Amino acid sequence: MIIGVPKEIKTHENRVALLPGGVLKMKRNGHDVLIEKGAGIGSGFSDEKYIEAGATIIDDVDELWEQAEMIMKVKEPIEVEYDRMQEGQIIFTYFHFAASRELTEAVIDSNCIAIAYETVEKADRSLPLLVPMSEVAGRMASQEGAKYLEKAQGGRGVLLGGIPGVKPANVMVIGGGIVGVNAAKIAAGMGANTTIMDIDMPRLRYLDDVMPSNIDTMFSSEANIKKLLPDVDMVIGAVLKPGAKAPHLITREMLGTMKEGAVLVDVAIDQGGCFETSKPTTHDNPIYDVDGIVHYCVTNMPGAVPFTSTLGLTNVTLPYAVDIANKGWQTALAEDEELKKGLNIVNGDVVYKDVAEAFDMDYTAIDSVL
Ligand SMILES: NC(=O)C1=CN([C@@H]2O[C@H](COP(=O)(O)OP(=O)(O)OC[C@H]3O[C@@H](n4cnc5c(N)ncnc54)[C@H](O)[C@@H]3O)[C@@H](O)[C@H]2O)C=CC1
Ligand SMILES: CC(=O)C(=O)O
Ligand SMILES: [Mg+2]
Repeated sequence: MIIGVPKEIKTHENRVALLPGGVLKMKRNGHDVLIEKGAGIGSGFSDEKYIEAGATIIDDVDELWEQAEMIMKVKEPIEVEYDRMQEGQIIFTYFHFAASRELTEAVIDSNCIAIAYETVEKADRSLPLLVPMSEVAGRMASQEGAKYLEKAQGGRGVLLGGIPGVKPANVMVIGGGIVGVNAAKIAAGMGANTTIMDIDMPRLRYLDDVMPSNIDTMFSSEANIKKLLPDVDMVIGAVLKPGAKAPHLITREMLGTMKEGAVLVDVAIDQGGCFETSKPTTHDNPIYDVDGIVHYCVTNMPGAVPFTSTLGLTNVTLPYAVDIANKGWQTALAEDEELKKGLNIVNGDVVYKDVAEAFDMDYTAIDSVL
C-alpha cells in the first residue's frame, strides 16, 4: 500500500502522524511511504531521517494526496484539504465529526474511508488512540488555566496553590476520565482545592480511593455544578460520550453566578464543547471573554508540545496503521472489533451512530459495509 503523510496545517499544529521508525516498520511490511517535505520538523524529525528510513519526500502536497492509498494525519482535514480527499482513499486521523457538519459533509461527498482515532474503542470502553493526547491535554489544561488566572493574562489574579496564610484556588473538573484525572493531578499538585465531577459512580469511587487528599469527588448534576460555581476560580471541561457532541453543562446564564476573571478551560471543545459559550480557538489566540469569564477553547492543545505529543500519539497509532496497510481496511476492521469502532464514514455512508444523530443524518449499519 502507498501511505501518505502530509504536513499538519492547523494553527501551530506541529505533530506528525508517522515517525521515521514507523516508516521503517511500514517498509519492512512491504509498503511505500510518502512524507510531505518538512512534515516532521516541528516534532524534531528531519527529512533526512525519513529518507534514511526509506521514505520518499514529496514537495507537492496535492501529488502526495493523489498518490496515497492511505493518508495518515493527526488533525481533522481542514477546508483547504477537503478537495484533496479521494474516493476509496483511507484517511486515518482524528476527525471529531460531531463538532463540524461542514467536515462531515465534505467527507461524505469525498467517498473516502474515514477511520477516526478518537472512536477506536477497546472492550473495556477505553479509547486507546485518544488516551495519550488526553493525558497531554489534561495536564496542559491546568497549566494553561493557571496562566490565564494571572491578572495580566485577563484572569482574576489568583495563585492556584495559595501561600501559607492565604487559601488556595478552587478548581472544578467536570468529567473524571483521562483528561479530568490528568488535569486534577496537576491542579492538585500545584496546591489547588480540586473537585472532580462525573456521572459514573464506580469511576468516582475509584478516584476517591486513589487521588490525593486535596481532590474531592462530587456527582455531576446541574444542581451540584450550580452549587460550586460561585466559589470556583477555574473550571476544566473534560466530559465525553465517544463520537457524540458534548452536552452543555454550564450555560451562559450560569456564568453570571461566577467570580469575575474566573477561567473556563473547555478541553471537550473538539467534540463541540461542554459550555454553552465555548467556541473553538487556536494557539495563536487561545482565549476570549464572555461576561467577565475567561474562556480557553483550543481544539488541538497537544499540538503545542509536539516533542511529547508526537511520540505519545505514534506509539499507539502505528500498530493499527500497519494492520490496515497489511490487510486492507475491510479485513483489518472485520477482524478487529476495536478498530472497527473507528470507522465513521465510508463511501458516503455514516456508519457511526452518534455522528449520524448529531446532524440528523441517515445511519448505515457498519456490518453492511464490511
Ligand atoms: N482540546 C484538545 O486538544 C483535546 C481534547 N480532548 C477531548 O477531551 C474530552 C475528554 O476526553 P477523555 O478524558 O479522553 O474522555 P474519557 O472517556 O476518558 O472521559 C470522559 C468522562 O466524562 C464523563 N462524563 C460523561 N458525561 C458527563 C457529564 N454529564 N458530567 C460529568 N462527567 C461526564 C464520563 O463518565 C467519563 O468518565 C474529549 O472530548 C476529547 O476528545 C482530548 C485531547 C485533546
Ligand atoms: C484529541 C485531539 O483533539 C488532539 O489531540 O488534538
Ligand atoms: Mg482536538
